[in-house]
Amino acid sequence: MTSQCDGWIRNYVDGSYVEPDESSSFDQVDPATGRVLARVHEADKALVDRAVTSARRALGNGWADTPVRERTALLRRAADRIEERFEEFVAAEMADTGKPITQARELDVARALTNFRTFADIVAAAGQESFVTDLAGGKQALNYAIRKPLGVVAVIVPWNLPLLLLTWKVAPALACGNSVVVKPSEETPATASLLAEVLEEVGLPAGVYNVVHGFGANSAGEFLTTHPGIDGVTFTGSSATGSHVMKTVAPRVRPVSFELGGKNAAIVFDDVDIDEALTGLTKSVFTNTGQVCLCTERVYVHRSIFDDIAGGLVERAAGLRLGDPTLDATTTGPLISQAHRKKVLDYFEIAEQEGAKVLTGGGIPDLGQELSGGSWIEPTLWTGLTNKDRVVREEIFGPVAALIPFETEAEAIALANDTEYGLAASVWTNDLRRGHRVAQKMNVGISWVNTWFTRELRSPFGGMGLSGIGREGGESSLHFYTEPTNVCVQL
Ligand SMILES: NC(=O)c1ccc[n+]([C@@H]2O[C@H](COP(=O)([O-])OP(=O)(O)OC[C@H]3O[C@@H](n4cnc5c(N)ncnc54)[C@H](O)[C@@H]3O)[C@@H](O)[C@H]2O)c1
Ligand SMILES: O=C/C=C/C=C(\O)C(=O)O
Repeated sequence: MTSQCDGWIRNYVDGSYVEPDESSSFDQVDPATGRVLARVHEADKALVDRAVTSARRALGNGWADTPVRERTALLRRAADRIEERFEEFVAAEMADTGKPITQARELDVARALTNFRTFADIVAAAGQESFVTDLAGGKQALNYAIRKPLGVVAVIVPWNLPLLLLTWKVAPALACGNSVVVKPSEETPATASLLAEVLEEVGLPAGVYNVVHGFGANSAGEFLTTHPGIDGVTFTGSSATGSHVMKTVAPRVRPVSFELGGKNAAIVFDDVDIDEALTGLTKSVFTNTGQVCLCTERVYVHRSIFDDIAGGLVERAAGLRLGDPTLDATTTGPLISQAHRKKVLDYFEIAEQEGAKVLTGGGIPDLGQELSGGSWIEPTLWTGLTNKDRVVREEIFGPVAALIPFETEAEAIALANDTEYGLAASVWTNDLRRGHRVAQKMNVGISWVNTWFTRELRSPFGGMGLSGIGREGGESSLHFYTEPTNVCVQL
């Protein structure tokens, strides 16, 4: 049995794919064409319970005590096997998201390999904290912390970078000796189930990795977060959902790691290399059709170069190639769904009501009959807006940004920080003293200077304010996916 056969995408529980139930299922839809590709078996409460129970049993059957070198070797084998099956993962990711083949290859699947290999290295090299404590009377005590797995971890991930974000969490969770129950987004079920094949092939014991498909409220997502058998939740998604999940686990005081929404700013100073800034800004606004939590939706530009940047971004937007995702020349895919496109189009209307001037885009492109059923949208740029406007305050999560001028550095910093979110920012300037100074003043989890989405996986990653709780990446992941016990010995 495989993750996807006879038209079904299956749940994976206790080391086996579950026979689907026609009465509890939903469609996998290709966002590029609107066509139904497969049926997805929706896990009910009983199946989620089976998944959590098998995850707990797997811990007790030895996985939690597996030597670090064996766990990290398994992660490396998983990366090697994903590499061998690379194009299968690319195809699965594209079927789920409609994203261009170049992005699926170079970002999504490539990062899955890097995630597994990086956390194998980090966990293999991790030491333990220890101290010799001086006591009265010349005595001493030895304090050392041993780190045990957190336990059964609920992993809930969104639809924008499905495999990247799934492996960003599963790799450290498994490396630290946990077992996981994964609930992928209902929009993007394929790669989480396909990953189960690989993990089984490389010898992961049954029950350590489980996948339950479904939705949030009154479905697999909520059945999982409310299950008394989970020891922690790592969640990536919208801030509203994160807030709800936090309430759900609060009665049992379970630890949460939240990577949530953003309304990220770029600040472009008057001394930039215009072409370099345009290349970086185009990437930060339109990558993955703007469906990256780190994407820029607010571009603050020094007034003296405002027209150059605005005009240059309009030209770059016109250069984006929307269309058949299987073509190497395609740069930009559809939004994830018709429902999400309606949400973005509703913001386009709100922007016009708020006085936006549309520099480019603002509608639905005509890409021909073959793609007419897809959830396509035009890359869009606005001016004429201020920080008071809804479309400058609320996350839209599409290929759109508001361009707003500023005069002084202090004004730019105040504008960029005027948000309830706090995920990412980018600062564009050739004055590196100013770059460091301004980047440090951004109230965000990650602040880039003259670049965007450059990632060091050993650094702490996450957001503040509405953008999240906690950090993952490097040692931050070890701290979330383990529970330390400090042992104090009188010497
Ligand atoms: N900070 C980050 O690293 C990051 C990364 C990607 C996406 N995001 C954010 O995610 C959002 C887009 O993704 P989305 O639409 O899938 O988000 P979402 O919050 O609607 O869903 C995220 C996941 O949570 C599940 N879910 C929904 N309601 C739930 C509930 N009540 N209980 C348990 N699970 C529930 C969904 O099924 C999905 O798997 C955007 O806001 C984006 O900014 C953040
Ligand atoms: O859409 C949000 C992207 C998140 C990216 C990461 O978590 C990462 O690069 O590790």
